[in-house]
Amino acid sequence: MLMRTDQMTASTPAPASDKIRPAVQLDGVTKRFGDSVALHEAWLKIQPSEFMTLLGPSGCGKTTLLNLVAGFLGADNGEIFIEGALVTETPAHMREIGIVFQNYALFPHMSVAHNVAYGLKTRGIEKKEIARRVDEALALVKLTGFADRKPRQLSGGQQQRVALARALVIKPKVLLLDEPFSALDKNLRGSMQVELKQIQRELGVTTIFVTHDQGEALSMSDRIAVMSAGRIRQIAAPDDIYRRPADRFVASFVGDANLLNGRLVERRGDVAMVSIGDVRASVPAAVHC
Ligand SMILES: Nc1ncnc2c1ncn2[C@@H]1O[C@H](COP(=O)(O)OP(=O)(O)OP(=O)(O)O)[C@@H](O)[C@H]1O
Repeated sequence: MLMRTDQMTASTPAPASDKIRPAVQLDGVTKRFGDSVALHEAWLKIQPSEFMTLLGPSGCGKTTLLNLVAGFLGADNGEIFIEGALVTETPAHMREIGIVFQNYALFPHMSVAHNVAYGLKTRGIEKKEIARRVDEALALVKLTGFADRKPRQLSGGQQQRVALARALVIKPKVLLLDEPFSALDKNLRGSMQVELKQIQRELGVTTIFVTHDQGEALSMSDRIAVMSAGRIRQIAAPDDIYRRPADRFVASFVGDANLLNGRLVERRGDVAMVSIGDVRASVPAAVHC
């Protein structure tokens, strides 16, 4: 039995119905490295415009899942769909995905404008259109006026904005972010979280965000997939993850849990939790199923 002492009955509406075609869908996806299973039969549906966070401790398989969606890794079992199309065998460059990495991964010898333009050039888009879209993307991340600088002439936060502009400029079907703010100091991290969330809402771009920071996950996400040891343990809205953890792992990883071991006793409609071996010690309890 798992409970939080602050449990309440408030409930978050269920996610969009199955009738809407998911922006991203994983059907039983498994990835092994040698004998070890990095991702075990992941089932996940992400709705259009949804901000989905993969949350879990180091090594739980978050980046592996992200790389499978991106096409940088191939699945051993299962299928991956993007906007309803099967992409399990589709190479990364044909999946129309924007990616932001933890270390920005900008081209150091190129200007900000050229970094942002890169994905458009490789798609053969004409020069005038490229210039227009680069300006638009830089304005979106508040970097108008920085077009001619090199990455080394920018702060960490500014470099991460360039990486975001570069990912968004191609109008991706899905935006993937792998711990994008972990190299930034705490204050900057907070403001970048707010800004990313604003941009994501404004564009309505479906987003998969990887973090091991539960505060970041709870504040930014529409839904969170909590992972541990290669398995998705719970997929739910932040409030539900926090108040109704599906198992002991989720309860201990998210929020400040008080885990109580005991028996539930029901008498005339009242439920109490009774500690094992000492029936005199009990606390009132609420059961959420
Ligand atoms: N290329 C690889 N070869 C062998 N094992 C790998 C490889 N990539 C990942 N793994 C293993 O798969 C498991 C999941 O790794 P993954 O990088 O997905 O975790 P993560 O949750 O993203 O961790 P972190 O938060 O530290 O980035 C780990 O045990 C890791 O050691």
